[in-house]
This record gives sequence, C-alpha cells and structure tokens, in this order.
Amino acid sequence: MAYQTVNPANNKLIKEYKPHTDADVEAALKTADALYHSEWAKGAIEQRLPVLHKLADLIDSRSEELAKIASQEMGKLIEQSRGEVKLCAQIARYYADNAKQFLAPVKYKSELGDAWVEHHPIGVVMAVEPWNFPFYQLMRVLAPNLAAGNPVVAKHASIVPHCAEAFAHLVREAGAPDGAWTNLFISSDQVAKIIADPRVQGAALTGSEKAGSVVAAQAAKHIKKSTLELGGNDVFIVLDDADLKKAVKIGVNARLNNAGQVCTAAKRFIVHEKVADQFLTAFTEAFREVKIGDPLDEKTTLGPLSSKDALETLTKQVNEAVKNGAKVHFGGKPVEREGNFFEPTILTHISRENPAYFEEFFGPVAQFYVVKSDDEAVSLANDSNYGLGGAVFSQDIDRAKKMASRIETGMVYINWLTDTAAELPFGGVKRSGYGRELSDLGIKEFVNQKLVVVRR
Ligand SMILES: NC(=O)C1=CN([C@@H]2O[C@H](COP(=O)(O)OP(=O)(O)OC[C@H]3O[C@@H](n4cnc5c(N)ncnc54)[C@H](O)[C@@H]3O)[C@@H](O)[C@H]2O)C=CC1
Ligand SMILES: CCCCCC(=O)O
Repeated sequence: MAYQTVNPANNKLIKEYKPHTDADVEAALKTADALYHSEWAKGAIEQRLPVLHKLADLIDSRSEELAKIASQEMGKLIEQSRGEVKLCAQIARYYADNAKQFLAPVKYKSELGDAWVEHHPIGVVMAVEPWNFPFYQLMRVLAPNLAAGNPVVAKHASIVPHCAEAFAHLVREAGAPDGAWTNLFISSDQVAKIIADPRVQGAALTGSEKAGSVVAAQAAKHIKKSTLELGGNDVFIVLDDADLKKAVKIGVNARLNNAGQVCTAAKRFIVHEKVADQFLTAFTEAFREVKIGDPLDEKTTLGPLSSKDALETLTKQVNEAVKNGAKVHFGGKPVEREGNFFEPTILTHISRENPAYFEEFFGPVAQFYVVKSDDEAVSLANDSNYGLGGAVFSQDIDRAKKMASRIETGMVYINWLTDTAAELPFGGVKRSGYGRELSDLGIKEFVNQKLVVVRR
C-alpha cells in the first residue's frame, strides 16, 4: 500500500512517503524492546508522565498547523480538526494527571494474607489505526501505553502519512525516548510479522471488521491480547416526547460530522410515529442548508469523503439500497465537482430484506425508520450485527434510561450524540469489537494486573 498525501477536496497528490523496509521494522522492534526492558519502562511512572504534559503543551502550541495537516490529508472541516487536536492534548493531560492513581496497587481482602494487585507494562504493543481521526486514534493508544511503560509501534492508514509523521515527531520532541512510539509505513504482511514477533505482546486496532478480524486472529494465534474498535450502525432514537428542535440539530451534526465518517456517527434514525413527519421535515430542511465545499474554508459545513475509494464504496452502497427498495428522500449521489463529495442523503423505506438494513454507511447517509412504541424502537436498535454506541432523545429521563439499558451497545448517550472524552470509556460489543479505550479502563487493557500475596 502506497503511503500518500492526496487532498480529498481535489484529489491532487501532495506527497509520497517511502515505505519502511523489513530492516527498518527490525530496528524499530529492537529499540522498542530495549526500551521496554529499561528502567524508563519498568521503573517509577513519575519519570514517564512529564512527557505527556509536554506533549499536550506542544500540541496546543501547534494546533492550527496540525489541524491544517489533518484537513488537507483526509478532508475534515478545519474547525473539526481543531477540535480533534484539542481533544488529543486533553487525552495526554488526562493520563499525565491520572495514570499514577489508575495504576496504583489495589488491595484485596483475603484469608491467605496481605494481598494486592500491581500494574506492570507487558511489552511492545502494535497499533493499527484508521484515517478518520488521524491524531485522536493515535493519542488514544499512545497516552495510556506511554504512561504504563509499553512501547508502541504504529501503522497508520496509508492516506494519512503526514499526520502519522507529525505525531511521531511531536512525541519525540516531548522528550519520549527512542522506541516509545515508532511510526512505520508498512504493509499488512509486515504487520502480521510484527504481531508474530515474541517482543510484541499486544495489538490495538481501530478500523473495519475485516481488518479487525485479520489482526485479532494474528494476535490470538500468538496468544497475544488485542483490542478492537470497529464499525458501528448506531441508532439515534427520537421518542414522541423528545425536544424535536434539539433532536434535529444534534441529529444533523451526529450524521454529518466528519462527513459522516465516524464509527459512532448516528446512522439509523428511529423516530416515533407521532413525531416522524415533523422530525423528517426539519431534518431534511437542515440537510438542504448544508454548505458543501473545501474543508479549509470556515464557511463549509460538509467536506469531502476521505478518498476516491470511500466515495465509490458509498455510491455503490446507496445505489444497491435503492435497487433493493429504499427510497431516496433527499440527496443520494456524488456531487458534480472535483473531489470526493457526496450529497447529504436520507434513505427511507428500508426493509429488513434490503442488505442496507444491516450495513454501515460510512458517509453522510442517514437511514430513517418509523416505530410505534419504545419496544419496537429497542428491537429495531438491537436488530444489528454491530453494538458500538447510540443515542436516545426523550424529555422523560427515566424512560430514556430504561431504553438505554436495553440497547445492546457499548455506549448510549441520552439527549446527546455518541461522543468521546478522555475520562469516558469508549468501545463496543458484537461486531463493533471488544476492549475499551480511554478512561481508567483503557490504560488497563495492556498491563499485567499482577497479584502479590504475603502469607501471614
Ligand atoms: N471504528 C472506527 O473508528 C473506524 C472504522 N472504520 C471502518 O473501516 C472501514 C474502512 O475504513 P478504512 O480506514 O479503510 O479501514 P481499514 O480497516 O481498511 O483500515 C484501518 C487500518 O487497518 C489497516 N489494515 C487494513 N487491513 C489490514 C490487514 N489485513 N492487516 C493489517 N492492517 C490492516 C489499514 O491500513 C489502516 O491502518 C470504514 O468503512 C469503517 O467501517 C474506518 C475508520 C474508523
Ligand atoms: C468523536 C467520536 C470519535 C469516534 C472515533 C472513531 O470513529 O473511531
């Protein structure tokens, strides 16, 4: 796979990056493994945390430059890229401030004696990351593992090499030793070899089910732990007592943010029949007002998809959905202009026999369903192979909480879109993957939770 920066707003090639050789990979593993066996990784956590504080400060001081790199490389609106960069600094600071407490020994009451669990790094971790949040996806792995003492070798998506390199430079400039984070422009086969290498103890992947299944199988084959953050087909449920104006505003953002290329984007809009027409009218009006354009233009509200492939995939999916009976209520096709732009789209009348019913649309395409009851909303929500996030809108919080508990996903937001924050666990169930990133849960995914007992 060629590592290239191509501007998705005009498909102009900006830069090609030289792939890393097997010798480069060996050198990276050697350095990372040596670091793991050093005092820096195995010793007191206090020596590692200042790097995260410094990294956060560096990111803040270069936020505009970093935001531009992301927008130019994968098409995210410049304001949303600024938000992503800010979030990365927050994640770095969060672990700098909290990791020591998260990894402190935990006492256990036992007849056997004084007992406690210590938390130790396990070794080099392989990170395989996607293009949709080109900095956030890297920081989600770096911050907890650097705090814990696990060196990371990272393979980023081939369409965001500039982001990958900029991130690696920032980590080094923040004072991280050689081997703490190594970016590798490598192939899938080289990833497989790294995962098989005895110096590597775990694999973290965010991306498609296909990639997740392959990487997790490789890790399992070598008895190594993996975490998977995969696709989603998240619901956005609007009950008959919802604040409709709020639900529409948040719903539009939940579908169109990052041109809809978010694993936790609202994808299936499930609306109570009593308010369905009102909601759909307002939702459609909001889609009509979208301003399609260059993501670097502050006035743009819908940018391009990340690549030509992504546009082709989405176009095929929508055409297939219509062929199988879905109705295009709004939009429905690529925009006639240079770049990878797709119209904000609303599909209705999707029957369970339509393959689209079970598919994730990784773009600005909303599926719209009408239900008669809460039970029907829940069973429709759970009739999915995915289980990542979801949102419930109702002014009766108890009613919404009951529904949230019944939805089979890893995250549910009430009267808000499925969001993310350093202090909140992120992850799903079913074919959306397993494991959690961020929060106190994320830092324990790749540590040895070692029991020590002193016999009285
Ligand atoms: N959960 C999430 O946050 C994301 C999910 N996705 C899902 O992935 C789909 C396609 O997006 P892509 O970025 O193309 O995802 P992808 O799964 O193809 O790529 C994600 C990462 O995995 C790597 N990869 C792919 N196949 C691999 C293999 N066999 N061995 C090792 N590494 C491999 C890619 O190079 C990239 O670094 C989207 O439609 C969406 O469903 C994409 C981005 C983010
Ligand atoms: C703002 C939500 C971040 C989701 C990251 C993802 O698509 O994996």
